[in-house]
Amino acid sequence: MHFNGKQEWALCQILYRNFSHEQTLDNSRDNYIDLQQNEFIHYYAEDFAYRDIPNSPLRVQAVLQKVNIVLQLHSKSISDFDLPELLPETNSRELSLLLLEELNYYIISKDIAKISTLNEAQYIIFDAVMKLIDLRSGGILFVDGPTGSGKMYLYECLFIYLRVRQLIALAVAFSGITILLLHGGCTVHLRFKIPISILDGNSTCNIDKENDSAKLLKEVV
Ligand SMILES: Nc1ncnc2c1ncn2[C@@H]1O[C@H](COP(=O)(O)OP(=O)(O)OP(=O)(O)O)[C@@H](O)[C@H]1O
Repeated sequence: MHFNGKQEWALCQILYRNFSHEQTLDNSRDNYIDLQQNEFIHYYAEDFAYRDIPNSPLRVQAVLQKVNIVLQLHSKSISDFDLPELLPETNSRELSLLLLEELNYYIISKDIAKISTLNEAQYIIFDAVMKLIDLRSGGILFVDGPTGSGKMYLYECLFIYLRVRQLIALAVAFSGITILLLHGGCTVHLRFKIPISILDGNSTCNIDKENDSAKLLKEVV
C-alpha cells in the first residue's frame, strides 16, 4: 500500500510516537528489541520511504530522519539505539521540516516513465534546464508556448527528475489555481513571504536568514 506525502507523514508520526513511547525507550525488553532490529528500518524504508529511488541507503536515511524527529520530541535520538547511523548531511537536527518535506516526495515509476514521453521540443528544454543545474551556474529560463503545448507537463517532468535525485526544486505560481497542478506547489507570496502590500516602496520579503524558509531556499538547485 502506498500513501501520499501527508498521509505517510501522519502515519509515521503515529507509529514512531508509539515506538518512542517511554515504555519502549526504557526497559521493556520486547519493544526495545524490535526497535533495535535493523530489519525494522528496511521494512519501513519500503513502506514509508519508497520513492523508486534506486538507492536503498537513501531510503533508510529517510526513515531514520523521520524516526529521529519523533524521538527528539522525547529527548532521545537515533544514536541512542543500535540502528544504522544517521549521516550528518541528512541528520534531521540540521534539516528543517520544510526541507524534509521537499526531500520526501512520493514518486512512483509511472511518474518517472513520463520523462521518456516528452516530445522533442519539451526534451530540448528539459535537457537545457538539467545542463544548467548540473553546471550549478544559475540562470533564468523562460518557457513559453501556446495553450496545450505541454508546458505544465514539462514542469512536472523536471520536478520528478530533480526530486528523484533528491535535489530541491520549489514549485511556485502566482495563482492558487495553478499551484494545484504542481505537486508540492505553493504560491509565490507564501513561499517567499512577499507582503500583500508591495506598493509602499519599503516592502521586503520577510524571511529571517536563520529560519527554516531561508534554509530551504539556500538548498534550491
Ligand atoms: N509529451 C507529452 N506526452 C503526453 N501527453 C502530453 C505531453 N505533453 C503534454 N501532454 C498532455 O497535453 C495536455 C496539455 O498539456 P499541458 O497542460 O502541459 O499544456 P500547457 O502548455 O501547460 O497548457 P496551458 O498553457 O493551457 O496551461 C495535457 O493533458 C498533458 O497531459
